[in-house]
This record gives sequence, structure tokens and C-alpha cells, in this order.
Amino acid sequence: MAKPISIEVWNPSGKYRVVSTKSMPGTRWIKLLTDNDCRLEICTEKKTILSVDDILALIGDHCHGVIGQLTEDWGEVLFSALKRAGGTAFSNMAVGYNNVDVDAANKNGIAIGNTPGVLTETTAELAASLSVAAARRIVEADQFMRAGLYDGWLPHLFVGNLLKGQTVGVIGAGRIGSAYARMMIEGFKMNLIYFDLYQSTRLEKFVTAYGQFLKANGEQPVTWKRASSMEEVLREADVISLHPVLDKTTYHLINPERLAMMKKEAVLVNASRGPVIDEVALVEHLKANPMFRVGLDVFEDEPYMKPGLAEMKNAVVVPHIASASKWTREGMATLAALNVLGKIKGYPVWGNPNAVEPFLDEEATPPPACPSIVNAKQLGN
Ligand SMILES: NC(=O)C1=CN([C@@H]2O[C@H](COP(=O)(O)OP(=O)(O)OC[C@H]3O[C@@H](n4cnc5c(N)ncnc54)[C@H](O)[C@@H]3O)[C@@H](O)[C@H]2O)C=CC1
Ligand SMILES: O=C(O)C(=O)CO
Repeated sequence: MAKPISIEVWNPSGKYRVVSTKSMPGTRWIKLLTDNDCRLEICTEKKTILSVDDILALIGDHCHGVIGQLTEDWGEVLFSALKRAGGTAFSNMAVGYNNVDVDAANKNGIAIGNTPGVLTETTAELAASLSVAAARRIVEADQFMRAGLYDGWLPHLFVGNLLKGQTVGVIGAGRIGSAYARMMIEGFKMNLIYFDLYQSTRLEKFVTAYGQFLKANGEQPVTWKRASSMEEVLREADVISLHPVLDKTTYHLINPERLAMMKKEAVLVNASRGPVIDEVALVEHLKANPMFRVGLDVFEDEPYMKPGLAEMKNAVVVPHIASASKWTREGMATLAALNVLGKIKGYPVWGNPNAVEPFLDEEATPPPACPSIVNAKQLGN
């Protein structure tokens, strides 16, 4: 028999049983569910990553919807169990949903929610921070200072890369990639080269207008270019940040051949998903090219790093915290809860997942809609 899972129960007499596999920041999401006749059960198990068996035990034989996490493996086993339990709704507390088998969800008639928009700027800010930290060797210098090694100013001490006037390359210029590009262009006056499957007209217009503004003020204008291939970005950019979704087309997008195309002193940043980079190849490249630097928020085999990465001074590594601002994490919890609640209540899907602000206004009642359901069309919603 499966080991019982520890839970915390809110509104025990609620009509709809909703499970959250983790405690999430804030209390608004809890209030929204309990005020709407949901009995909410929050898993309080100490282990960080729940197994499929743990989640099966949480779903049990009566469950209307689940709020889950990107660390969980949501496939046929869990979706068929949720369907058998009478459930119709699942939401990741994340915008990325590469941990979810959408075909299996479609087969079982389960709506899949995600949390776009609320984390765009927060994630872009962390990518920008990693870019600067890697370019200016901030972590190395901090460690040097704390080790008591600083014995006076020296002309060669921790010399890094100037960003102004250099080229920033963005691969995947969607919501986060575009926000990151704007920060680097406006903040550091970098030129842009980007690659995406789609043209980012808004981003191009922004760079053109900012370039005109700089020129009018007697400064060197910034420029933009839409690359016709990813390789063009890798060859030309001084700082490259990866922001695509993770799918078959982006798995190991950065491989040994592409690493070799990049400038020897380039900075590579990844705040998308770990498997976008072949991490073993990256470690080899970092060893062979000490002036090449990386800033990583995500890793191929999270929570682990590939052997050798932790020892590399030219790598800045942080534990998948790109969306970790209080406002964003509370907003993600709200959107995830409203996705599940909306489906249970039979609400329509919100028309624009890029404009979810009305759901985040704490003073107002959220619209009667599901903020973002990725398989709405397939389910005929
Ligand atoms: N590290 C973290 O904590 C976070 C990571 N993420 C990751 O960032 C990803 C992007 O999020 P958003 O910007 O909101 O999504 P988005 O959908 O707005 O942007 C993704 C972009 O990638 C492009 N793309 C897809 N395949 C491509 C390919 N083969 N080559 C080039 N571009 C390609 C798409 O056309 C789209 O413009 C998420 O899917 C998630 O995996 C998101 C939030 C936080
Ligand atoms: O939202 C996502 O996709 C994350 O990785 C965490 O915010």
C-alpha cells in the first residue's frame, strides 16, 4: 500500500476537491479557491520533488483539479488517474510546460494551465543580472574578496567585458527574450541580433525608436537585425541569452559545433530550460576557453550539475530562481489556481495570455475566465 502523504486542508466542506502538490507563496490563491466552494488540500511532504506515486496518492479517487510544479512528470499515468477521479483541470505553476505530456492530457480531456506574463520581467531581470555578473566577473571577485585575497588595486584585477556598444544576441525573442533584449539595449546601449521562428515587430520598433532617440541626443544609435539562422547570432553576438521553449527543436540547441562558432570571449546565458544546452560539451568549452563565460539559471539534469561545472570559475550558477520575486511567485500561484478554478466552474478561456493583469489586481474580483489554458483548442474550449 502507498505511504500516506501529509497534507494541510482548507475549507474541508468545500464541494470541489482541489489539490496543490506544493505550498505556494501568498494567500490570495487560497482565498480564491476556498471562497469558491473548493476544499483545498496542500501537500506538506518535506521532499522537494514528488514522484508519480506520491501524486497518485494525492489525487486519490475523488479530485476535481490539481495545481502542480515543473519538477513533476505529468503524463498518461497521472492524467488518466485524474480523469478516473472525476478531474478535468491541471495547472503548472510555471509558464514552461515541457514536464507535461499535452497529448496525454488531451486524450483524458484534462485542461492544462500555465502562468504566462506575470514572470516575464522578473525572469528577464535575472537573465540580465547573469549577463552582467558573467561579463564583469562579479561572483569570482566576490569570492576573492571574502577569501581575504584583496591586497590592493591592480590594473589587471578581474578585467572583464564592457557591454556598451557590443551586440546582444537573443535566441527565442518571445515575451521574456524581448523583455531581456529591451533591458540590455536600454540599460547598456547594446545592438541587437535575434533569432526566432517569428518576427518580433514590437521589439524591432522599440530598438528603432530608441536608436532615433539616442541619435537625436548626439549619442551613437543602437541597431537591430533579425538573423536568418541561429548560427548567425552565435557568430556575431558578444552576449547571447537563450529564451526559447524547450521542445524537440531546441533540445541541445547549444552543442559542441555551435559553441565553437561563438566568440572566444562571448558570454552565454541560459534562463530557459537546462536541456537547451549540451552541458557536458559546455563544461569542455569552458575548460578550453577561460575567457568564455556563462550565466546559468537552469541545468540539464536539475537539481544536479554535470561533472566539472561547479569548479569552473568562468561560470555563474544559480538554482532556477529566475522567476523568484515575491510579486511574481504570488501572481503565478494566483494564475495557476484560477486556471483550475475556471475550468471546474466552466468559465471560458481568457482571450490573451499576454495580458493577464486583470487577474492579478488584488483589489478586484478576477474575471470569470481561465487565464491561460494551453490545450484549449484541442479540447474545443
Ligand atoms: N528559468 C526560469 O525560472 C524560467 C524559465 N522560463 C522558460 O522560458 C521559456 C520562454 O517563456 P516565454 O518567453 O514566456 O515564452 P514565449 O512563448 O513568449 O517565447 C518563446 C519563444 O521561443 C520561440 N521559439 C520556439 N522554438 C524556437 C526555435 N526552435 N528557435 C528559436 N526560437 C524558438 C517562440 O517562437 C517564442 O517566441 C518558457 O517556456 C520556460 O521554459 C520561463 C520563466 C521562468
Ligand atoms: O515558469 C517557468 O517556466 C519556470 O521555469 C519557473 O518560473
